[in-house]
Order: sequence, then C-alpha cells, then structure tokens
Amino acid sequence: MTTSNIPPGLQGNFTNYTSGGSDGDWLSYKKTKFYTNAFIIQNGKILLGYKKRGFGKHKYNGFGGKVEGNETPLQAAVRELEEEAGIQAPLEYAGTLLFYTQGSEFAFHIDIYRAEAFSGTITETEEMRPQWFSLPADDNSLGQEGATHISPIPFADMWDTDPYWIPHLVSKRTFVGRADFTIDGEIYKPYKWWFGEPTGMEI
Ligand SMILES: COc1nc(N)nc2c1ncn2[C@H]1C[C@H](O)[C@@H](COP(=O)(O)OP(=O)(O)OP(=O)(O)O)O1
Repeated sequence: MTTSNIPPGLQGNFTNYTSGGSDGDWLSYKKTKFYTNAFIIQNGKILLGYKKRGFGKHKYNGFGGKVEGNETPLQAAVRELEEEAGIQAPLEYAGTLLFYTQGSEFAFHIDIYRAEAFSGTITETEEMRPQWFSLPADDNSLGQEGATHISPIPFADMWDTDPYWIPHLVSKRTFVGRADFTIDGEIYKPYKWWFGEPTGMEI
C-alpha cells in the first residue's frame, strides 16, 4: 500500500492508513499544545475514564492532560494517570495524534501511552470515573479472563474519531493521525481525518 494525502503535521512513510471526510483543505493553525492520553489494556479489557468536567465532559477517554513545565510527555502521562485514576503504570509510547477544531486557539498534539500492568487501586476522582470495557474478540491477544461480562468499548460516547485509532492501540501497532473538527454550538463534528502506521520516521 502506498502513502497518499498525508496531512500537514505528519511526515514519513505509512501503512494501514485510513482517511475520510471533506475533500477540502486541512484547516490551518498557528500553535500546538502538548497533551498525553494513557490506557491500561490487560486480560481482554481496556480501562477508560468517564470525564466529569472540562474539555470532553461526558465522554469516555484515556487518562491524560497537558504536559506541564519541564516535564517530558512520559512524565506528564504518568502524573496524569495517577491524578485521574489513582494508579501507577509502566507506560509505553503507542502513538501521536493531532486534533484541531476550527476557530480554536491551538491544536492538540497528543502522545498516547499504554501499559499492560498497573499498581495501586483504581479510584474515581473529581475529573474521571474509571471503568473497564471489553476488547473486541479479534483484538484480544491477551486472553478473555474477566472480560466476558463487561460492556464493549462505548464508541458512541467517545470522540467520533476514536474508532479509527483505538484498533491500532489495542493491537500494539504504533500509529499517528490527524483529525480536524468543526464546531456548532457545543457539538464537535469531524471535518477531515487521516490515521496510519509509520514505517519509518515519526512526527
Ligand atoms: C478528537 O479529539 C480528541 N480525541 C480524543 N480521544 N482525546 C482528545 C481529543 N482532544 C483532546 N483529547 C484529550 C487530550 C487530553 O488527554 C484530554 C484533555 O485534557 P484536559 O483538558 O483534561 O487537560 P488537563 O491538563 O487535565 O486539564 P485541567 O486539569 O486544566 O482540567 O483530552
């Protein structure tokens, strides 16, 4: 498969890519801010958090937030996971995503992390209510132990473009992607998106 229509902000060669939305141009932005998002994936389950306040309120997502001060993205991801879910985990880099919403002051540059183990007690916090969900059987290379009686990943209550990159995450294939959104009132609508797996240089 050859690489085509790689969005601005991503460089390199890619495979297993998918794209969609408008044929129009990608939106332009002047500034990016660095964020993280972390997922625990074990025994056929993925740990998500229901966001109780702030950006992404009422959606399920991984645990994460802004990279602050002199932190590396990994340090920020470890801190945010502890702040939002009460646990520590040996996080590994999984991918990078760019999200921009028309009219926004900045684009999100989000480093995504995953771990298959954690320590501590999963705890509901002021910001997030953690909950386990079962992985689709095809993506479950880690066994079904404990996963048969829990709900599948609630994509209807997540960001609209999550279904394009979560499969790369759960199958441990490094990914990058970009999605641009328009906003109507409080409703975010995907305008144009592209997700793929780098075969060489990453962003
Ligand atoms: C499509 O866009 C997005 N999709 C997904 N899945 N996640 C996204 C998208 N845009 C942003 N995010 C992530 C990035 C971060 O993990 C959170 C937002 O972080 P938050 O605003 O909660 O950052 P904090 O530093 O925790 O902020 P406060 O403590 O100031 O509330 O969403």
